Amino acid sequence: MEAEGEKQWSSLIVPSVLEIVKEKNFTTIPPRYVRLDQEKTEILNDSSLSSEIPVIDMTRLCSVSAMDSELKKLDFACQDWGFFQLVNHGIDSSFLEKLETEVQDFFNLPMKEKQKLWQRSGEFEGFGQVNIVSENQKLDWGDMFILTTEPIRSRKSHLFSKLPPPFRETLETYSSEVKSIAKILFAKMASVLEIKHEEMEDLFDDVWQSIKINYYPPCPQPDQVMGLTQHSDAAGLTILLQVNQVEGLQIKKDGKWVVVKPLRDALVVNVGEILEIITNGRYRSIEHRAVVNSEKERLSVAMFHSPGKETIIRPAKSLVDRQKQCLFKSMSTQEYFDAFFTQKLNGKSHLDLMRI
Ligand SMILES: COc1ccc(-c2cc(=O)c3c(O)c(OC)c(OC)c(O)c3o2)cc1
Ligand SMILES: O=C(O)CCC(=O)C(=O)O
Ligand SMILES: [Fe+2]
Repeated sequence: MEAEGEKQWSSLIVPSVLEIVKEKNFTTIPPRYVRLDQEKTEILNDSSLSSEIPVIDMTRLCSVSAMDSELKKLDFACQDWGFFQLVNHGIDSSFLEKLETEVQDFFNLPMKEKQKLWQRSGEFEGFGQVNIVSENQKLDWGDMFILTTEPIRSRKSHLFSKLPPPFRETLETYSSEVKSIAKILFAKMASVLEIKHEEMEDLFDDVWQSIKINYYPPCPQPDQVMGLTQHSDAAGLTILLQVNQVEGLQIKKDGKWVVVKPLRDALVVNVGEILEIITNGRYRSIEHRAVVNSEKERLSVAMFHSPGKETIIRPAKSLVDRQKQCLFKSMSTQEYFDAFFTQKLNGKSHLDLMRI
């Protein structure tokens, strides 16, 4: 059931990139997707850094003997990189294969079927893009499907009920497994940061979890487009699956774009802006983007975890006392997202608005 009276965000309705690519005589990229602006001038891929992106082993993180060293790695990853790859997380490999097939099938449904799940005017969940606030804004080379999965009362019933039943079931299982992983990670972070339950973990009790499935079709001139504009996630924690193991995710590390090479079955975890606020800047949300290639389509599934909409987010008092300064204002999750979803994304500019 949909919650009554919940504020809706919306995004302008845009065409499907997959449909553009499927057109018989498609050779020229429509001008609205062509980027010859700032993004092109600062590309500096550094593949040697890719192998340095931290890898955290969830089994070690939860084991008595290895926990301390893995906790230190986790703390370093969140402070220094804001990103890590999570292995041995407990989600079955065969289940992830099933998810991959079903996600592919979902985006390959006939347009007539997908239309039923398209964003409606004034809404924001369903197929489409987000943060499109003006008719002349450049568009990303990709289609998305957005859905709130938790709390259950916030699910959009008109979308959930129209999902192909096996896919709906797979999504429900996946979202519940990823939610458990997120909760464990929040607890581990709180423990290594030595902050109280009520300062972090408890904020995520009524977790708001959303899914964004990204589908990037191949592009004949990949250098002219951007799969996903550079941004940092508003959420507490994002857990991302590079579904079909195709490279494309890049993170900005010390001014350079570093490729996050897909590791089979690994989940990519990143600190979002809300976690940066709660940790008073100790953990950093990092800018990232997705590029596309000329041969292969690319798919990713991002699951965002944030406190409930009414929850007040603020820097943890224990950290503020230790650091002797409070870096961010307090606000509700709802207020934070109101600012995030109503502007064109531009790096981390919305987090900067929250600085004291
Ligand atoms: C460049 O295009 C975009 C990149 C990322 C997002 C985005 C970031 C989020 O943090 C986020 C989110 O936390 C969220 O959960 C509430 C959500 O679901 C409704 C998002 O769609 C979302 O998107 C947007 C655009
Ligand atoms: O497709 C990717 O790898 C990145 C997706 C992402 O950053 C997002 O959906 O927020
Ligand atoms: Fe992201």
